Amino acid sequence: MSFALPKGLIVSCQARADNPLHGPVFMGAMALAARDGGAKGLRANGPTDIRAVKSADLPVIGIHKVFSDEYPVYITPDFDAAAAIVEAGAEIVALDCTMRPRNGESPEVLVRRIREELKAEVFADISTFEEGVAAADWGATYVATTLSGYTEYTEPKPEFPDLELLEKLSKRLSVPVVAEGRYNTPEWVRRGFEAGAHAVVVGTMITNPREITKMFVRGGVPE
Ligand SMILES: CC(=O)N[C@H](C=O)[C@@H](O)[C@H](O)[C@H](O)COP(=O)(O)O
Repeated sequence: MSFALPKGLIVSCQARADNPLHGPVFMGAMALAARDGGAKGLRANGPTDIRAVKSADLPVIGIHKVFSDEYPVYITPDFDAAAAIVEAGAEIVALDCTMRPRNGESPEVLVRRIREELKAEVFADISTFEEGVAAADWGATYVATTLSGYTEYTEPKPEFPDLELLEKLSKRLSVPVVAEGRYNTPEWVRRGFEAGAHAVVVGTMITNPREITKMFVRGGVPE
């Protein structure tokens, strides 16, 4: 079976509104830099940034973050959010496939509708083994560990990636499993592939200079 997302390193090019690098000009440039550095795919948020990163001519995992006061789910929470990013050029739609409450259709229905109606691949962002198994059963094209450490029922703010979850899912599932979340060094990326990852997504440590600077200040500058 062929997949839109190649094996290899995927670079997430995201900058929220409070980040000095927010906006399509900067995210488009990040995408070109990532491509020139050897990335095999990109992850980007929202139609405007997705259009901009498409200039790198790599497969794009699109997300559409929509925050609400009432519900914890914010990564592509509904069908309209998914449709907008496919329209912008994303071949792959990532969405929150956790069991958490949301306003509207269940992730099971969304996975089916995105595949059938939008003809796009589905990238399931999950936080536990059970959620990964369920997402694969619903027909997700890929299952990714993105939300481990970010749901109320997983370890809060862990320092390192969840390799154990990655390995368990890779052994159990027949769909490709993607490593994402805190793969902050080349060594962790290598360990991710050894644990069975089809691809590893790196965001902060490649495309967020503010966080990288903080890390150097915290870890290297005397008080
Ligand atoms: C939990 C959540 O909302 N994760 C987001 C998903 O798109 C991004 O903020 C992360 O940067 C991305 O997953 C890559 O991870 P890292 O930046 O750790 O390499």
